[in-house]
This record gives sequence, C-alpha cells and structure tokens, in this order.
Amino acid sequence: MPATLIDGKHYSAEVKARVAVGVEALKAQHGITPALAVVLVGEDPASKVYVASKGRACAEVGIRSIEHRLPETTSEDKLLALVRQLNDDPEVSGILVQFPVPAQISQQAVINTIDPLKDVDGLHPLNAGRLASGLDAMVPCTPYGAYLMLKGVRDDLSGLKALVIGRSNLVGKPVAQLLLKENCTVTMAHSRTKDLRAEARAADILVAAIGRPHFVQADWVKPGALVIDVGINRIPAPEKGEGKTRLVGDVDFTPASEIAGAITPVPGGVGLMTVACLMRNTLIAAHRQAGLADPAV
Ligand SMILES: Nc1nc2c(c(=O)[nH]1)N[C@@H](CN(C=O)c1ccc(C(=O)N[C@@H](CCC(=O)O)C(=O)O)cc1)CN2
Repeated sequence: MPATLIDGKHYSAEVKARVAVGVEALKAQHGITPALAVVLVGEDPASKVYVASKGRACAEVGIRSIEHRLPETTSEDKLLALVRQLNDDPEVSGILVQFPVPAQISQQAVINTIDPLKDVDGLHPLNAGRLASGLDAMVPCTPYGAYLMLKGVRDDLSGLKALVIGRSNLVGKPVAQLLLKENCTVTMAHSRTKDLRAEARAADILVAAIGRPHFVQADWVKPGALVIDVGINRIPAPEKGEGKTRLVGDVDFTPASEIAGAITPVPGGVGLMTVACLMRNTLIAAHRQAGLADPAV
C-alpha cells in the first residue's frame, strides 16, 4: 500500500489533547466549565453509539456532558421547547440534537431554533452564511476534522484541484468552503454530475461524502491524490457470522490505497475527528459566550 494512512486516532487524540488544555485554562482563569447538551430522540442504534462516544469524549477533555433522551414519538413542539430551554440556560455552552430525528420532526426547524452561539454543529444558517462569507463561524465538525487531516498531510493546499462528491449542508458544502479558503480550485459533484470518474481523476484532493458503500473506485483516483473518505456505511459481513455487519466508507479502500498518495480509513478516519471537533467547538462556544477570544485549538 503506497498511500500514507491518515490515522483518525492520531489526529483526534491531538485535537482532544489541545481541547483538554484549553478547558483546564478556562476553568482555572475564569471559573467556567464548558458544558455540552446532547439531545437524542428515539432509539436509532447508530445514534446511540455516537451519543455515547460524545459523552466519553466530554469526560476525557473535562467538558460537562448533559444528555436528554426523548421517546421516538416526541412532537416537534416538545423538542423545540427543550432546545429553547437549553438556549436560555447559562450553564449550557453547546447544544447538539443528534440526527436523524424521527419523521414527524423537521430537522431544519431544529437547526433554526438553536442559538447560533451554542450551535456546536455549525448548521444554523447564520453560521453557514458566516463560513461562506469568510467570517468567524462555528464550523461543522466532520468538515473541520477532514480539513485538519488534509492540513496535517500537506500544509499548503493552495492551487490544488479539489473534488467534493456530495452537496449536503452537514459535509459537502462546508468542506468546499474550507478548501476555497485554502485557495483550492473546488468542484462540487453530485448525483447529476456528468462523467464523475473524469472529474475525480483530475482531482488532487478527493472528498467522498455521498453515503454509498465503495462508490468511488480505484481507477477514479488520480495517482498521488489525497483522499478523504467521509462515508460511514454499514454492510452485511457474512464472513463474520450470520446477520453480522461491518463499516465501510464511500471509497473502495484497498485498491484505492494502491493509487492515492494519502487516504483516510473507515472506520478509524474522519468519524473520530467528528467527535474531537465537537469538543473543540464546545470550548470555542464557551469562550464566545463569555466574551473571550477564541482559544488556540
Ligand atoms: N447533529 C449531528 N448528527 C449527526 C452528525 C453530526 O455531525 N451532527 N454526524 C453523523 C454521526 N456522527 C456524529 O454525530 C458520528 C459519526 C461517526 C463517528 C465515529 O466515531 N465513527 C467511527 C466508527 C464508529 C462505529 O463503530 O460505528 C469511525 O469512523 O471510526 C462519530 C460520530 C450523523 N448524525
């Protein structure tokens, strides 16, 4: 495998170590303990795993974790009332409602209701607009994690051609904004893009965020390209036993890693950065709410 493995464990440990130092300083110098409120509606098994890993990360870095678990049948009004209560609580620095939410609740209504200063997901239109305008914003966690990994491999991304496959507000659009800020030439691809393979073959940076297992084939990858796989797909794994599953990314990892210059694995890649960057955003939110300058994390 000639490609360098971009190890999420390594990068996420670095981010969490910096956050832990920042949390300690905020407590010691200003008597403030950052607190993250996570709201889980329903029983989605993957969401439960992610919420638990957020709680563990909070404990690791010294952030207070507050969990609210609501039943699957929760109405939108009830959830929005809880969000408003958390907005008004001076003890709460950051609010995250775990997605997906059940069908009776509008995800956008939830996003619009979270106070932009406590919006540690960076999804509120004010934060998305600030990022697009090149202003200080709360940046969504997965895109910022992907960005830190790219910068870790190659500090100067200026002039590189980047292809972002997937145009979601959670990943594709913010990743594109971050790469534009680094002076990349960014193309956004999606389900209607013509000749995706040719677009991908031209890219020095390939970000796959489509949510389709092994969608990106090895012969789509330009030799030496930096490949960031944001996909987290659970597929059947009969080799592990009946009914068992395993996680794979959007990139066909083994053959692609023979061609790429550097590549993130799944699991063990960008997913781990999502949680680490959530800790970072919570620390930043606590500083901003106290009128302090952003910490160097
Ligand atoms: N409000 C939000 N909801 C969701 C987000 C988000 O950023 N904000 N992202 C995803 C889920 N997610 C965080 O919430 C998340 C995804 C993956 C991981 C992770 O650590 N992945 C590991 C594998 C974990 C496993 O075994 O399942 C890895 O890739 O190595 C953490 C968080 C959707 N919802």
